[in-house]
Amino acid sequence: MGETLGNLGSVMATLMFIWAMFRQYFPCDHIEKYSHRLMEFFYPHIQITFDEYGRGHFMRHEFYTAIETYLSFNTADQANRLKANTDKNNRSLVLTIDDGEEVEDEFEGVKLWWTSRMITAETQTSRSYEQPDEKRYYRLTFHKKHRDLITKKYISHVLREGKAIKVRTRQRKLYTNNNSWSMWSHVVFDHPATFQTLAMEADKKREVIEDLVSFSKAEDFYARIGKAWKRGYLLYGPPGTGKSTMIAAMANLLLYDVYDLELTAVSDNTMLRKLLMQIPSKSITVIEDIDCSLNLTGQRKKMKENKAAEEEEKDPIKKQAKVGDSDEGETSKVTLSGLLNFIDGLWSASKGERLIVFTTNYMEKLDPALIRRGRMDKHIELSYCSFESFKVLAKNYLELDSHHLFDTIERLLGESRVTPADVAEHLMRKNTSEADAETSLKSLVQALVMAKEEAMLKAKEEGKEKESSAREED
Ligand SMILES: Nc1ncnc2c1ncn2[C@@H]1O[C@H](COP(=O)(O)OP(=O)(O)OP(=O)(O)O)[C@@H](O)[C@H]1O
Ligand SMILES: [Mg+2]
Repeated sequence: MGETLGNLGSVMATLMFIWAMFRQYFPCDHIEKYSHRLMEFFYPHIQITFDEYGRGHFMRHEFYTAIETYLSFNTADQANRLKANTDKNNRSLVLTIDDGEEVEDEFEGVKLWWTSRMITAETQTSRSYEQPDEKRYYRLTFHKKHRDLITKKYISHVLREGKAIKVRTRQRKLYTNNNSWSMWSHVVFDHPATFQTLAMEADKKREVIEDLVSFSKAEDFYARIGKAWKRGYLLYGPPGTGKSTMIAAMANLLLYDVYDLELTAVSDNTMLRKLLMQIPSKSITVIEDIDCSLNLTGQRKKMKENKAAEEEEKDPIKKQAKVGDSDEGETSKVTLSGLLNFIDGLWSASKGERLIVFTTNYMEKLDPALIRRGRMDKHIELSYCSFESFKVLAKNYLELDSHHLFDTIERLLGESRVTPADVAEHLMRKNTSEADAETSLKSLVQALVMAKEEAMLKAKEEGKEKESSAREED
């Protein structure tokens, strides 16, 4: 249809040319007026052309790619001739409409037509191995009475949709800065964690999901209140409670890339700024173990190795507003204020949505400047395994909704403190060895009984210690 109209257009153009010649010799205002009306009567359509490249540009127009994606997704099944291509990562086939094909689209009850065209420009060169100069474009044809609807609403709808489809179908990446020259390097992000498989109380989980989804849709809201479109989360809890797993689930929910910022590999604030400036929108910037990374001494490793040292080193950030002061941290001069200033300041000026997630095992050690409201919008505690969380894990690992051992496990979980990672380890047995669900659950029950006894012993010892120190004080 659009093609026929296009041909009719060229016929009319020829007629106009003849008319121009005619008018040169017989000028007459009346005739001109009526001829225009006649033309509009026969061809009441408007055409818009979207070129692949701008004049002298080497980059494809962003709108061309968006239209291409939109058409392949929504209208490719109408075309008889399609072009097959692989996506950027050579992972899947992408079908687009072939040159010369026409497809029809509908928007708010209005019909319009898209044609894909390719013209070969005459090149001056005589060398046969040179590729001919090809120019591609999409042409949109619609009735002129819908001009406002199409130019003001439909085209932006197509561009928006095209970009959204691209984001949905792209291969996501995990970026890290673990190299000496402090630049991002990436691998494919393919973490299977989802909120569905995350063991957590259902209400808490729902709250986090709703928060994330409403943030991702709140562009207009943030623009209206004059705030940068970013949100900070602080995940805290003991090791093995699912902080890193939750970050992966967040990235999978919102389809964002993950930028895992290793502060210990950043030499100074200038480098930090450079790295942060490279982070695009639709990304989660992650700083794990913020309590340890900000004093840049690898303190956490030490803590794990030596429990006694843990008690002595309980004030990592407060003592060191400026990290470079410490002996061990001399190689690195990233400061807490440098990080916070950047997050609040310059970074906020860049366009698009961004999440920043900090994790810590020791909430009480964090500098109040870091966790004040407005900076970290949401604090999420991931804690020891509750019975509700256990049921999620049992479903994931054993495909069980109920079992006669569940009551015992519920009671024991209430009396001991084990992490979801510990529970998962026992439930994994079913898949890693010949053990069946019953054996896995029994081994978990045993572990819970032991954890309970250990906890009781510890409590007793602590009680004794307190008593003796009280006596000493007396
Ligand atoms: N809440 C959870 N839901 C599902 N699986 C979990 C959960 N918590 C832990 N796991 C399991 O335990 C493993 C370790 O969890 P994860 O790395 O997320 O813990 P973490 O809180 O980040 O620990 P750390 O503080 O040491 O970094 C994961 O691979 C996952 O299989
Ligand atoms: Mg972790």
